[in-house]
Amino acid sequence: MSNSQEAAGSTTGVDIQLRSIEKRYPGQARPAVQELSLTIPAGEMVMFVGPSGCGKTTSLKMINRLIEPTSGSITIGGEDITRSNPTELRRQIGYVIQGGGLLPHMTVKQNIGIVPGLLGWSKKKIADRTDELLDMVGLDPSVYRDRFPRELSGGQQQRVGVARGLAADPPVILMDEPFGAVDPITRTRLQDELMSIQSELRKTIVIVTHDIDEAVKLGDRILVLAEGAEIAQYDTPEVILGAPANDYVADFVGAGSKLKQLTLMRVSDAELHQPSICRVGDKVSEVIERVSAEGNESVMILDDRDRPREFLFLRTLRKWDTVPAIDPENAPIVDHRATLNDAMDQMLESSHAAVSVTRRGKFIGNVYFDSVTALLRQSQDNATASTEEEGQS
Ligand SMILES: Nc1ncnc2c1ncn2[C@@H]1O[C@H](COP(=O)(O)OP(=O)(O)OP(=O)(O)O)[C@@H](O)[C@H]1O
Repeated sequence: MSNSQEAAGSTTGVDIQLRSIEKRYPGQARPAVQELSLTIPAGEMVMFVGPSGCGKTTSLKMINRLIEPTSGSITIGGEDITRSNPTELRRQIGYVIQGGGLLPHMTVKQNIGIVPGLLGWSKKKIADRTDELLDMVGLDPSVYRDRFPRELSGGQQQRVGVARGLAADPPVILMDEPFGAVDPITRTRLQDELMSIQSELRKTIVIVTHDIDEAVKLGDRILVLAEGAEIAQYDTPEVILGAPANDYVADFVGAGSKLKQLTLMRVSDAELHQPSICRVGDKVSEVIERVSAEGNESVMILDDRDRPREFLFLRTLRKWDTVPAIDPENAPIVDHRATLNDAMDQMLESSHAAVSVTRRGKFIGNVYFDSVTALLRQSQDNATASTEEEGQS
């Protein structure tokens, strides 16, 4: 039995301790992460959830020092990682990101073999390990090992990303929105595979997710964060759902059940925002001047038939001289008759806080994440009010 094949179910992970971790980004008034202290027990899968910008990713990346903490200490398996060499540290920690993050010019086998190669494993050992991992994530090695990432679907790329994270058999694996970029069916499958892999390997796995359902499904524990990575609650899914520590947590986890209401409401019920617009082929310098004068930082690119292409930050647009005809394939776009659930799905899948709304293909405005949540709150308030009325009558 190789060292990567411990007896099924025995813990191969080690615990992670964060003590008074703080991260201040230059130029920010408040720290992104303030005084975060946390123990992640060996062999557990811990989910970081919380609203956008609350510091989930920053907290995660401090564990492998992709981001250096401003102060505080982190130990992994009892060792203070702030004293270790960051490059070596990262070889001992698996890291999986949204979309898989595969290197496009390398085959599947080469991608999976990167860290083992750096660790000096023999070619034979790397090849055996690659095949073992491809099997584990549900890809036939003989079919997929020599393919390039572009020859794989999004879900397959994500699977290879997970295999790569596991490659050198690290005790700790960090995942940042690992299944955020795949369709719901593939996501469910990947979650199921991860659960079955974990039941065998018992690594220490930390996952950042936007999806409370995913957190409840996968997590041994869920860390609910508020702004500044303040711990709102840290407990098992059962306790978080059954006994939320405060209104903040109740609101946050309740959003899952409230999502059902979203399938009853239409995009046309939400507030439509009119952003600044520009056309494919416009001169970028003129667009930036005009849009800045309008007080906006982003601009909607339309084609000559008023169809949306992409909603871009001006700072991104600066890369070009004339407004490019960006392929809208991955842009979040919905018809005005779509449900708010579709709109939310699109936003979450594309990691955009807005979705472009069209009528017969033409752009009619943007709906923002905040408008959708406002609508939800309103419908919940209405529901509460009507329940109270019923109680009084
Ligand atoms: N490199 C950076 N420079 C300055 N500020 C940053 C940087 N990275 C993140 N921030 C800020 O730190 C805060 C926390 O960001 P972080 O990415 O950790 O949040 P998050 O909870 O992962 O958000 P999301 O769910 O949107 O990914 C935010 O206010 C963000 O704007």
